[in-house]
Amino acid sequence: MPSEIVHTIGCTAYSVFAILFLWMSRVPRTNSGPGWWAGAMAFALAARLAYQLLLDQTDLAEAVFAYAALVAVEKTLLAIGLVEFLGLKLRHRWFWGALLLAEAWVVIGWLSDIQPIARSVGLAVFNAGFLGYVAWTAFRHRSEIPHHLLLLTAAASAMLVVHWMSAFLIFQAFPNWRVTGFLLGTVLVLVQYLSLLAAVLAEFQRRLVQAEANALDMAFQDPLTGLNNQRYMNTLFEKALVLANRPHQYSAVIFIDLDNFKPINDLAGHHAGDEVLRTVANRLRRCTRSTDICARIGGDEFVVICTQLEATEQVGDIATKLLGELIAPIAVEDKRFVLGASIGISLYPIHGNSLAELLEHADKAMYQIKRSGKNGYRIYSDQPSQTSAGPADR
Ligand SMILES: Nc1nc2c(ncn2[C@@H]2O[C@H](COP(=O)(O)OP(=O)(O)OP(=O)(O)O)[C@@H](O)[C@H]2O)c(=O)[nH]1
Repeated sequence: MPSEIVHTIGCTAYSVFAILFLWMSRVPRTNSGPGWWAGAMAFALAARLAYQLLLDQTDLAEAVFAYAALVAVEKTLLAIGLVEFLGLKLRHRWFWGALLLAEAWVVIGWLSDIQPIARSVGLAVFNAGFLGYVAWTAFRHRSEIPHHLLLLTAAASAMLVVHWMSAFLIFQAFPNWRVTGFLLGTVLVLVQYLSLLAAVLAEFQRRLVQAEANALDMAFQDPLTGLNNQRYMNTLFEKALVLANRPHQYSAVIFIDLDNFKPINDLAGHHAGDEVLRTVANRLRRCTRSTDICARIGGDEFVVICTQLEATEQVGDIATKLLGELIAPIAVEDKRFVLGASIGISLYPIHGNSLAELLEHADKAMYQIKRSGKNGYRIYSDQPSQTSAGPADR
């Protein structure tokens, strides 16, 4: 393949990559890795162009000098970009120091009449060193980015190390290999940057999914207790309620309102009240199944939904267990608080088919307990004589 075609392909690809990296570096709250790589691509492009232009106008030595000086900067920016992208704690001054040495070597090689092979070896060692660092770092952090993208970066970088360390020897023996060498180098550089481009996109995607999950959590979670909230129940649970049960099974909607919670706030402060609410939430979680739903729907109001009950009588045992948990003293700092709970229960599908209906009935049953002296449970019934009640009525 003629060298013009190789260079045209290289220059076009590097321009596109530089623009893409630049665009990525402008995405809000992205890290500065892509910005460095945009710079690296710009220098790789400049190196190509300078080489091509000088080769046409002057001699090979000048073209090689310009190419070497610019490519050394590209490798430095590539390595710094990786450090920034992975958030590694490594000072940039080491990279700039190494670049300074390489540039000094290139200039000395240009001004003095040292052997071209010695010039090439110096530059190859520098470039191979930086590429080796990139390969090793990408390999070490390969699990941080999905789809093995950093493994691809590591592989391409390692092959570029071999390429740089062997190219000058091959050029000595076979001068015509220069175009093939350039083509090979270009392909490897493109694979290297393509994998980094894909890594940046994968990172964007990961952050997007994470942000979406956080937003969902925030929308459906009570921030104080970490339980689900009313919106969660309204949005998601109605369908789940129907799906959860097999024929002849029941679900129970258990509405819990704490008794005498307000005095805790009044006497010990809001933060003590908050701590009590958190403890109540933990106890509810502890004594329900992982498939049950626990939600805080108001100040001191909670709802527990138990699915797949085999018999309606089971719900009495559950309510008794919940009451036992809730009346146990709660210690906050050096104080102990004893609460009660008024619990109203409705059963799906006996007392309703929609969550709204079931909640309304459970709420009614809860108020009956409140009115009859608090601290107990009642299963809803539209016929007062058939209500079943727990401890408060004893
Ligand atoms: N600490 C704290 N208090 C809250 C929060 N949300 C609501 N409250 C308070 O909780 C109290 C609930 O009121 P009530 O249900 O009447 O209190 P109660 O003493 O349990 O009354 P009964 O149910 O009749 O026993 C109110 O004083 C609210 O200000 C919260 O997030 N943290």
